[in-house]
Amino acid sequence: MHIALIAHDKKKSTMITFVKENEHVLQEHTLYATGTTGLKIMEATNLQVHRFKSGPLGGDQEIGAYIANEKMDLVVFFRDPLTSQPHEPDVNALLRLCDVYEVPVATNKTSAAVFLHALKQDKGIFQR
Ligand SMILES: O=C(CO)COP(=O)(O)O
Repeated sequence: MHIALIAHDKKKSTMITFVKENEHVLQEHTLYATGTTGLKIMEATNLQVHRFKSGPLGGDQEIGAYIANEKMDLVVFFRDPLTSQPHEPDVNALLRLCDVYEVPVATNKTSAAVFLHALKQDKGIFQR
């Protein structure tokens, strides 16, 4: 499965905690991330992550292109709901494409935990 991991700055520590808690599940999949999120994940774990550009520099759009080309099976995107982002249109476009292509997207740690629990039961559950 191809899984995208993205976190806004104030949610990066939440992402690291989440990834560490679920490293054993995530290591069985192909991981992608926006630039800084991916770097921080690789520094904190033994996971290999394909890094796109940083979100504000086009990383969200790169992940959106993977979704549009049906190359992404699951998106974990810990958005910061309390801070406005200069690249808000890119964030909205990515989430919109998840709905267009019916890609499961978790925007907080609790929903992401539910998805990974399902993945643990069935490795291919979200594959199309
Ligand atoms: O801004 C982001 C997503 O919209 C995340 O980008 P970074 O992982 O590069 O910080």
